[in-house]
Amino acid sequence: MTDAPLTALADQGEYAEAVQLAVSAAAAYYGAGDSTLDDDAYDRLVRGIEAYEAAHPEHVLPESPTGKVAGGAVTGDVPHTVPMLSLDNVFSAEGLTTWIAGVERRLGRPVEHWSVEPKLDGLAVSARYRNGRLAQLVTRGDGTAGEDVSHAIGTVLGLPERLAEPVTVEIRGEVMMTAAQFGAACDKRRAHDGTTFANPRSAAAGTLRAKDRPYVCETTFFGYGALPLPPDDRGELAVRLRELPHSAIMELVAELGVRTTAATPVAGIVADSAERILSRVEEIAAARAELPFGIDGIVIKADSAADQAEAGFGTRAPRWAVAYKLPATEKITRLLRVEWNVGRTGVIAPRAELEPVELDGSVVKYATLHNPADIARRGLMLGDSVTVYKAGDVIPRVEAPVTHLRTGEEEEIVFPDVCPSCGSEIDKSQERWRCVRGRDCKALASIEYAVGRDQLDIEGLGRNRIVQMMEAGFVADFGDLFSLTRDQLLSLERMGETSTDNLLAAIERAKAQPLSRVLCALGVQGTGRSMSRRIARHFGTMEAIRAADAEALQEVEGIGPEKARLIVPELAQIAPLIDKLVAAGVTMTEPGFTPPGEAAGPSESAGSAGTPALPLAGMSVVVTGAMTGPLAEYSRNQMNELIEKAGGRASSSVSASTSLLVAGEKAGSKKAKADKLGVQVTTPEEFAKLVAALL
Ligand SMILES: NC(=O)c1ccc[n+]([C@@H]2O[C@H](COP(=O)([O-])OP(=O)(O)OC[C@H]3O[C@@H](n4cnc5c(N)ncnc54)[C@H](O)[C@@H]3O)[C@@H](O)[C@H]2O)c1
Ligand SMILES: [Zn+2]
Repeated sequence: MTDAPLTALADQGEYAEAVQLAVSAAAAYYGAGDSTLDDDAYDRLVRGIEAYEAAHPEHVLPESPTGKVAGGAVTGDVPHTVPMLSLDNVFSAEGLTTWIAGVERRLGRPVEHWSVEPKLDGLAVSARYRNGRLAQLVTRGDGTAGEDVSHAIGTVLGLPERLAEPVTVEIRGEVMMTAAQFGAACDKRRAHDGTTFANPRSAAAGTLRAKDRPYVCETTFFGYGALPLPPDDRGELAVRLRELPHSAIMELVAELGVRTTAATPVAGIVADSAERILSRVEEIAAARAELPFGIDGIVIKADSAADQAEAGFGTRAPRWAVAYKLPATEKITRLLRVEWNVGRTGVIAPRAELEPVELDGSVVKYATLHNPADIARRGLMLGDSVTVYKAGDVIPRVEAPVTHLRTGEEEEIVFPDVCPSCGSEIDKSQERWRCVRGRDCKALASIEYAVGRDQLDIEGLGRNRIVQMMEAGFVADFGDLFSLTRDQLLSLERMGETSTDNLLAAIERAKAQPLSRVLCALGVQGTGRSMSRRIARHFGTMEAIRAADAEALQEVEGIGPEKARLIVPELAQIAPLIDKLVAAGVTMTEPGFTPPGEAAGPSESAGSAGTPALPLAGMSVVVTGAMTGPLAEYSRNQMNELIEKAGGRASSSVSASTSLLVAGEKAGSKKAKADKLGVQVTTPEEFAKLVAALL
């Protein structure tokens, strides 16, 4: 990404509005930590403002955030000894090498050493120590003067009240919250007023400035600089601080007892080439997701004091340092729904369905919510704007609701009161809820699915019966159904002779179901009814399906590499179940299938040249409305099976490529659409004639 995305501003009015929005967002961001924008949205807005100003210099408003520390939105009354500036940004390796070349051009010589350290995602603070005692804490403010937040002394981990030596010095660094501190802060705030913080950064910002909170939250400080503090700015330490390279100053800071990132996996290093800088950038980026605190980039600084002094400062940022920005890992989006999934061991895990949002290179639609207690703790509601976190390969997670964006329309999240998979009770004694059936839950749900009408269609086998059989130890999976004995069934409560014989007969009949339904009954991910039919028709036998690798599977229409890679191992995993079915004599072939080799000519697919006589060959058919006549009893799935048996492709929506619409009674919008598109429409009776040979 060379051109960073920006919010396009059409005219002076939009420009003025954008400036106003950016200034108030920045004031909220650096103030109480309750901005309505996520960083990405803010950065796009400011880039839009910059672009507009470049094209219309005559319209530039004095309050514009561009070129100012903190967007010019904050002020302070404690002057800084040396300005506390922002950092310029680069976004790519090319950006970095260009920037390095610029610095070296300015200096007229190569920079020998660079220090490379994480860019901590908190807020900058200056800690003034006098004679070794922490005397004053000051925020960055507008860069020239900040706000006194000394009231926070004693709550900031890593910033000792006494240094190891009685020196007078100013330490600069970042105040932030670790994941654990953030969790604790949210708990406290919820207990106090029922709301939470949107993310660790805003929690740290709000906490640092809060004066009269009835609860105290802990934060963490990481130092990234030290400078002489007047009036003591001529002593031995002051001289050293002016002469030492940055890396040595960082060692000194740590020796004084202040926390630095040295003890973390992303410790600062000294690099002597662009290659080494870039490899460290990669290392830090890779470690990011696992860190217990947030970073939003990597800071690269000329290490030597002489290089820094010669490069100097711009108005907004030093010229000897730059931030290599990493993609945003957090965005604000909406929580649409919560779904409850039951895992292999019976754990019932909530998952958030989100308004899709692009995050760290992928579109996020779902995020983990951990467990019900966690949802309650975070005070999440349906319809909430939420902060969502994702970095690298981690599973995206919902961090917190953005409570100041609530509209009043949000709704409570309803927790399930029975297991959503099998309908059994839920064991709620632990934070992680579990189906009381544990591992058997999945088994119960999968047997229930397998015997369903569109799969093996075993009548008279409801959930309670299956539970009975499982509890008696007769069945563990649906393959066991085929070895049930009459005596076993009769031993079950409420099971008479007639129902026993009926059930045994239904089970016997199920053995004759075609491969497509047997495959579907297996419940392999991504193989629903129509996909199972397609796979069965393509391969013809279970043997061929089991022998297929991911590549062969992709020959089936609708199976891409991703799906193929899911199906292959899952089929392998349930091999014992399939073997059991084979041994029981369950049908493992698809009727009407002609192996490609035996068709007329070396045809690739069984459906086309192999079976030219089928009445719907090559047609895409949609069914709508209620069936009548000979097809009156056909379910939608059976209609689709019929279409495919007749060589057609069953589809659920009408488009220009639809060949035929079978419109039954009360056909509605699909019929209208077919008429509009000029798609051929037929009645169920006419259609029955067309496929009469197959009924
Ligand atoms: N969401 C919003 O409404 C909103 C509003 C304003 C700003 N922002 C965000 O803030 C960012 C710009 O703000 P900024 O100017 O405060 O910060 P910056 O990202 O431009 O970087 C400068 C800051 O980096 C920090 N830093 C962290 N690690 C450091 C290290 N090792 N060495 C030196 N400095 C280090 C310091 O606090 C320093 O002040 C943007 O990315 C923007 O997205 C968001
Ligand atoms: Zn269950």
